[in-house]
Amino acid sequence: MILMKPKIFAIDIDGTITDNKGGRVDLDALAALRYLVKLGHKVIYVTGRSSVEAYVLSVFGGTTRIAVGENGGIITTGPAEHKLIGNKQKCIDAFEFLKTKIPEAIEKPVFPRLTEVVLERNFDVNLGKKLFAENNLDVTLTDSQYAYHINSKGVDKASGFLEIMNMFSAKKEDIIAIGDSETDVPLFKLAGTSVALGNAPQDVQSKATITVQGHAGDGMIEALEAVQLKLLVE
Ligand SMILES: O=C(O)COP(=O)(O)O
Repeated sequence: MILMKPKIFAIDIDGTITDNKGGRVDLDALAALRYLVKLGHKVIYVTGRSSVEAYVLSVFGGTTRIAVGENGGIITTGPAEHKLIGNKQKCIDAFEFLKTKIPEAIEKPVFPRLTEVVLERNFDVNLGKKLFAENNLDVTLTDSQYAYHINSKGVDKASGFLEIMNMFSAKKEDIIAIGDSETDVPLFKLAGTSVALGNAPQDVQSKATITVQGHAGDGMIEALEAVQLKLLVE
């Protein structure tokens, strides 16, 4: 008999189920994710967005009501249940320093953040990374392809998602991660199967176990087609 083995899908939002420009959710991709939940899998958003946006998307979209937001800095499991992992003050201090070196660095208008600082993608991210490293600031700077994020060191999508894995006593082989940017690479490392979409930069694609051609939305559906055999147990 062929059975489905329950998996936990760790799904990035921007550039994976939405296009990075307009931010509209691809309805076919959302329907596919909802169907996975109906089959008994967990589908959890792991995103650079606020965890409230991701949680609300899970409620209205019909996926698992758990969100890892702020690039792993916060876990939301209910309207009034938030676990903070990152240290926002360190990120603010690092941003103040960055502005003295790169005056064009500005905050992106986003929903309120409790653990990080989010910036517009209007300067050389590698220069920013170098400045943080040279000055031993206790933060990281990453590019989600949608925004730059300053997170306190040790906070990334993997540290946030590990909390979820512990919650469900899940193992590496239970996890399927799908994403498109350098912020998803730590998540790829936790997952037995990882899929990078066609719009992911080359170095991100090289870190995934599977790459697909399609971009956001279409790529997400292609990713699910590519992993479907992994859902079966004889
Ligand atoms: O940077 C963001 O806010 C969105 O990021 P995501 O691609 O991780 O969903």
